[in-house]
Amino acid sequence: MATRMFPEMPTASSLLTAYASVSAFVMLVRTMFEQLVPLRLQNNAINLVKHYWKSSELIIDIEEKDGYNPNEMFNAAEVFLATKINQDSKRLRITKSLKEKHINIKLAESEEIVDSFEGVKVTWKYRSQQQKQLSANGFVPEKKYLELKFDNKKIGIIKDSYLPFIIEKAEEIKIQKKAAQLHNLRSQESGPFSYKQTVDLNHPSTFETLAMDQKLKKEIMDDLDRFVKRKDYYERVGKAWKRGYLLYGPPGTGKSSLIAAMANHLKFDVFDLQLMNVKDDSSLKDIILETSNRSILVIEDIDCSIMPDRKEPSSSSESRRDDPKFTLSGLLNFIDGLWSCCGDERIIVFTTNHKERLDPALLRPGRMDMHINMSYLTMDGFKTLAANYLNIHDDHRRFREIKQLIKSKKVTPAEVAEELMKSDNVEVALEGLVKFLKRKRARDDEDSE
Ligand SMILES: Nc1ncnc2c1ncn2[C@@H]1O[C@H](COP(=O)(O)OP(=O)(O)OP(=O)(O)O)[C@@H](O)[C@H]1O
Ligand SMILES: [Mg+2]
Repeated sequence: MATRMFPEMPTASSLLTAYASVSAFVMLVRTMFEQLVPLRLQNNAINLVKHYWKSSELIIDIEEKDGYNPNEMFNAAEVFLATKINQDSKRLRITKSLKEKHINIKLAESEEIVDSFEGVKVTWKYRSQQQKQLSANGFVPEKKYLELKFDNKKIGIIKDSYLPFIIEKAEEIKIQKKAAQLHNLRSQESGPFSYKQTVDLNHPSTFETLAMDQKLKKEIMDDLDRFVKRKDYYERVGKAWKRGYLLYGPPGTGKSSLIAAMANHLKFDVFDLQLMNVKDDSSLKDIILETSNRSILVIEDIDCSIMPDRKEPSSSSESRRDDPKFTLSGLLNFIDGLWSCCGDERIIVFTTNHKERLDPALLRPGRMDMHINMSYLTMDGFKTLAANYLNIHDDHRRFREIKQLIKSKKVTPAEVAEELMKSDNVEVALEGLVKFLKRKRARDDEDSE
């Protein structure tokens, strides 16, 4: 009956026979394995099978130092992990060097951070360990390292994607934090070497605080953003990766402020080339070679510091120290030559108060990529200044009157900014500005009579 109801069910005796033959086979394989494969290989093979059978954790130690050298992977991971710190963290460390403006938040020892990348869960832990040997100066050095733990089967993703991703991210974060620097470039009087003086570019000017035509402002920002993204394009067309801007306009309209805003926006260093102080071609070359990638080379007031192309250099007997020594095309060719061999992401900016005095060579298409007119203040620009200095973000009852006064007279952003700074009280400051603008109008009318 039972066999009829479950026709496939094996009988007890057939099961026993099958078991006997399977175990005989296993015994046979095992004996063969033990006899034919040397002991060391046997262990390896067993470990290999275990390894594939059961996944286990792999721990990578990323040490702070590689011998005496800093380990870039450690630094990058620290920077990256600072962005992963969250409210679950219980203990953190804070550091700040003399030069840094920001504080750095880091993991405290043994604190864990869990991250996940392409579906792989990883755990980070900061650790340190007292070294056994004393260093030369008698200190017991500490070995610091980050511990990265993950499923050992995912080593490929970690090594080929996650760690490179962290290096890239850290680079981006470092650029964000970096203060743009200002370098003054000139020849040194007493010696053959060029001279570079460096300070942090502490100029607060940004595109947000810059009073100028909104449309033009956006055009400039878009142009800069496009420029920095086009590495591949410049490589493909075989051109040096550089861009040139000519800023022109009367004093106090924000040419230097625009340069600072560009530097702050891109986090580029500024190299201020004081051409008047450069003796000759060879010191110019030394100086230009001091400039770094991701930088803005600035030559201010070129109508005064550059010779027109057609004029021959004056003979040494009649030349004065302050005479311009370089022609524009000479200078541009020179810089092009140096940058095409060893320059990336370079911007060059010329400024002038008198565009009409410039050599036509500079104005020819292709010489400078963008000509930017920094003009007298418009109402649009005034509103930016009112927001910056007085925190006025909407309309104000005095704006109509001010609009008329600004329109009828040429007034620079610098003049208006100075008036607005005179009081924190909105009414007092605007009253002062109106008085100033009226005085200016009366004076100008007198002058023109
Ligand atoms: N467009 C502007 N937006 C905001 N502030 C401005 C602007 N223009 C001038 N200022 C204010 O006036 C000061 C002087 O301006 P800035 O040095 O940028 O003018 P400039 O055009 O470079 O003048 P110069 O031709 O004399 O070099 C700035 O520090 C800033 O406070
Ligand atoms: Mg200036």
